[in-house]
Amino acid sequence: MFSMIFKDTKSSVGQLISNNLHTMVQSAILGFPRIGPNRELKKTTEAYWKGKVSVEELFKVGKELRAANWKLQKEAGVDIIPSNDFSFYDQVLDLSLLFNAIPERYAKYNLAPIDTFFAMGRGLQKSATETSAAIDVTALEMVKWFDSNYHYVRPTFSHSTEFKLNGQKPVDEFLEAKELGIQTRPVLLGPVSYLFLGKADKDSLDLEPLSLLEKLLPVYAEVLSKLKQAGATEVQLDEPTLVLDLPQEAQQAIKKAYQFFASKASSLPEITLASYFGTVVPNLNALKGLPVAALHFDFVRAPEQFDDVVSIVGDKQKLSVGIIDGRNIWKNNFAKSSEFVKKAIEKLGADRVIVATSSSLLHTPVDLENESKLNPVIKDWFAFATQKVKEVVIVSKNVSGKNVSAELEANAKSVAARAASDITNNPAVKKRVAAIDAKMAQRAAPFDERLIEQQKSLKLPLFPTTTIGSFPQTRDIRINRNKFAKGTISAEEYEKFINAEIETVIRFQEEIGLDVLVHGEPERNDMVQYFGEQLNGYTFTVNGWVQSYGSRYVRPPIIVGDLSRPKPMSVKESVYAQSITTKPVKGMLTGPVTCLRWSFPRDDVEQKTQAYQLALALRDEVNDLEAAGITVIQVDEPAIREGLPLRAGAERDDYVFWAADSFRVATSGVRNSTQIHSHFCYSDLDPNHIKALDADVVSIEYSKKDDPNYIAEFKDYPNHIGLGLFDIHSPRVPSKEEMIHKIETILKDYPASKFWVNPDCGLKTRDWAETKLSLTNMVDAAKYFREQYKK
Ligand code: MET
Ligand SMILES: [Zn+2]
Repeated sequence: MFSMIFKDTKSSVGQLISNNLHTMVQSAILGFPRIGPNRELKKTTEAYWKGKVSVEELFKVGKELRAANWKLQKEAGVDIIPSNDFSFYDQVLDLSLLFNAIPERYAKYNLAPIDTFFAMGRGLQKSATETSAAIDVTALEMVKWFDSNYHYVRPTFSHSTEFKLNGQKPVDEFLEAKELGIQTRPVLLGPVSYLFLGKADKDSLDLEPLSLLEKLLPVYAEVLSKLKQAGATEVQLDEPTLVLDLPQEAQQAIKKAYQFFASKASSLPEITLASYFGTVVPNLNALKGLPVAALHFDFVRAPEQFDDVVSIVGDKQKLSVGIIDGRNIWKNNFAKSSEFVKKAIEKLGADRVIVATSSSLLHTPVDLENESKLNPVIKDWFAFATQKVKEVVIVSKNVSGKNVSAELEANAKSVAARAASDITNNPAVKKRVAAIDAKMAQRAAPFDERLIEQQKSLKLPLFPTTTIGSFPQTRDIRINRNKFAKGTISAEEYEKFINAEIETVIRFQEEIGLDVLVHGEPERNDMVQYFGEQLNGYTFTVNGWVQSYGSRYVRPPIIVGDLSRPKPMSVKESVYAQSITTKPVKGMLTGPVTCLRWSFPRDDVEQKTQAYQLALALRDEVNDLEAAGITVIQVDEPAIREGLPLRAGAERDDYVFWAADSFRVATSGVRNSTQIHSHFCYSDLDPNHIKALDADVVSIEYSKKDDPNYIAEFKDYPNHIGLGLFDIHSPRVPSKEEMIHKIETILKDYPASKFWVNPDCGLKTRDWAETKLSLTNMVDAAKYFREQYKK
């Protein structure tokens, strides 16, 4: 019936409808989480790795997940639905497989493509069988995806890399959707970002990845033209590197790549070039005049780039307005977003504006409806990926003049309720943060003076040995923690159990001769959640999983309001541990920046304010530990590097300051004789940033680095350091000799008097057998050096 009206263009009703249709602002999703509402992807891939399900079953589940995601978006009324946003491990690794960037060490086994893919992502170890030789290959490097907690598998190129199409995943998935009657916009990481985020392989260190652009472009064009043949009218090419400080060559490469595609325009789908996670303004020249159909920008992270980017949108280009946050869980403010989009419409016209998510929704949990335990008041403030899909549609309808008044009204109510809620606001906390002064962020005496007092009271030997905090989290520990959470064992029974665990850990450490002991953290489910659960201002999901890498998902706690500590959080366990030994036991806390980074933060208060609120809560905890007789206190900050803003400039400088300052607020309330430790893993650190924390001792992940330049960088570090001597992610037991060798190399560049002996990180993922052997060897290595230095 409707089609009849449309065809009758002469009728005035038909004209009106078709005009309206014409001016309808489109809605677009840049990517949807692929893990499934109940972690279906994880369950199947892990079962496949264990040989428990067939490859057919694995593919079937993949197909079902894709179909469900497409249908969900279609039913919500989304105009531009992504495909090829699915991956069994990582979308960047997908491209390496697709373009045949497969290092020989994987290719040589001639595995099925999916197994080569997994081998590159996670390594593969298989003993020989009658029909096949043994396989032993480590994974490609895994790196943080910009400033998110997602990790991608780093493309790794060598002189022998030969790009060619290996399969046609984007085409297959496009056709799969088409068969369901759903037209999609395939998404691929763009060629410049793909190369720029990659690196040269060990055997080709002189290779500059971007120099491969010319070889890579025809292969990209080939897959794009296949997409067009399959019926795709548009594709989304992501170039998030546009938000970094891009060197000239990379800016040139952007121009070159998209001009190349333009030269083949008739055989390719229209291109939307997408940037996200920041402003592109410093790279605006690379974008100006670029022959693509549409440009997408992230206006959630960088609304201030609006005027600049609109000024370079070409006469026929569309602007995709990323306004629904792909990185956080807060309900959108429809009135505000609509206003923002309307500014774009005024400049460009409704037919050239698209309402979109700021980035892929990969970084948000799948569906809020799965959260049965959330306080309904708070739940009303959130939107997960499924809800965000609807938000995009509502905002696009609203700016197109469709009637969505009911939705707008409900939204305005919810936004106002959150702003006024006393769950959100705690005047006492605000007052205390406002009263922080420089003195609170400074220890009473400089390090040299503190050291003398600490040596007097702690009496540690040269090369003091310690661990990073956690000991193996056995099945028994998890079972008992769950029982306690469910109420099937009493608080007394649980405490008895935890104390027994602590005692085991203490006795073991005494036995092998460690110097500064830990209690082992058996009571902690997670180093952030454990503290979050004891603070006011946090809330938690039961199913809010987000992919971190491969089949590893995290469930970040959510900061909903001003943060405060109603009572001590860790004192009981530390005091018990200290009461059963004469050696010092370290108190163990998670630092303000790590608590913030590994949570979903508030979007209504600056991140630094949240960090200072956490710092004050931790300061009270640190002081309580000291008052209870704990003389060494470690405040972990493993996430401090990932929070570093992507670009040099004022925002980064500000972060560097408040990240360190909030740590010092947390740790400076103690006596000179109390020794403050901190710990960092996962990343390359700038020694100056670490120095600013003024911790007495820091431990840093190091074992896999083995880079003399890195040690040299820390040479002038004034306080004490332990560089991690063994990899805690691997079940491998390092020998005493191996660690002696490592220490010897370090001591060439580093003063022995400042050196601590410890592993890379906590031991919670290891088992006891490995832990015993590794730590015994480590302590023996320290003893060896003590003997050497006596002479
Ligand atoms: C990711 S850093 C972990 C530090 C923590 N204290 C542990 O040992 O597990
Ligand atoms: Zn660590």
